[in-house]
Amino acid sequence: MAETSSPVALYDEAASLQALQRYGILDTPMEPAYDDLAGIAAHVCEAPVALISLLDSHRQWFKASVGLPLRETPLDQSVCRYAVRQPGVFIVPDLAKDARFAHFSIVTQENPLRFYAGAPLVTPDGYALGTLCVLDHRPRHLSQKAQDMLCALARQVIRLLELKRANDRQGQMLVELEEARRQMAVLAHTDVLTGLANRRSFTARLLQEQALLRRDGEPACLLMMDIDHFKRVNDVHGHHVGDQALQLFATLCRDVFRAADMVSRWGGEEFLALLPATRVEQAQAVAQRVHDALTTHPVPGVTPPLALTVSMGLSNFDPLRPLDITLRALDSALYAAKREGRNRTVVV
Ligand SMILES: Nc1nc2c(ncn2[C@@H]2O[C@H](COP(=O)(O)OP(=O)(O)OP(=O)(O)O)[C@@H](O)[C@H]2O)c(=O)[nH]1
Repeated sequence: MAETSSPVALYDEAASLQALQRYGILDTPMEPAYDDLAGIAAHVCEAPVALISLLDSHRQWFKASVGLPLRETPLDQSVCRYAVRQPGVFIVPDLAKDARFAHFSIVTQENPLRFYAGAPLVTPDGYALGTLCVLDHRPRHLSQKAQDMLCALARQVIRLLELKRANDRQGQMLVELEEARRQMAVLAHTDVLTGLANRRSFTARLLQEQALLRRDGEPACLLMMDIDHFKRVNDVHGHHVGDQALQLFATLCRDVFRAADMVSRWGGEEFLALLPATRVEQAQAVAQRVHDALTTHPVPGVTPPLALTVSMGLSNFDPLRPLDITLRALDSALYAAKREGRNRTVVV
């Protein structure tokens, strides 16, 4: 048995296992980069077998295996387990003559392995994860030069593992970044209180819809809705109840409108809905359903029960008319509804 210089390895079963798990390498497929290093180790050490062996909790698992058709063996059959417990290359000139290993199946099998040399795989923070080892069918030794090369190759294995970890981290960061970007896009398009589309995103949608309508000529309607005496709700019951009332209104809209319709929070207590493929008479029926839903769904947690009412302006969506003119007409219809006593819909 002999040693050469190599990084000082710390083998602490639990900590080393934890360090190994951080690389996420166990049970990954064979990869040419690791196979190459094992192949070079076999060549440099003139050995028929070379392994990149990682010490798991109950087994040694081979990331690369040259000349041995195995991916893992039980831990109690592992020579590498001894190799990681000491600094430098661990060499067993004849496994059959070493009481610790003579009974191992690699030694007792047909065409047994007799020689072992393993360089520990030491992480930058000093944990030994396993070994890069070579084995031979005959008892022998390993030159100092070859031992140095084995250590150098072991360091390259660690570099590959570090690279993998950096790539994995980068991949994870990209996933997180994409998720944050998606959430920001949603937030940019959504009214936080009600979860409805905000005015900005809805304006874009209206312009889009206008272009579509110009092409296919389908009827569509716009419905401007404004909760009546909402200032009073705030003043009498507090801002918190006012917010709840807005949320209730949004929830009822989600129930009343069809999935193809789109409702937005246009301003404070003002909501604008687009009803594609809908004629004015059909939209009037939808508006009535909103009025009805409000009478049967008072604002939660308020006594005596507080039922909201809403005034609405309704018009067909003429794609040939500039959007601001359409919106102004809707506004006028809405204020006509207010003037006429609220809780009603006025059609332009
Ligand atoms: N709680 C709450 N109140 C809001 C919000 N946005 C706007 N408001 C309030 O909505 C009220 C709107 O009041 P007005 O524009 O006077 O209209 P109104 O009281 O609904 O009266 P009419 O529209 O004429 O029926 C104001 O008191 C705003 O402060 C909000 O996000 N939360």
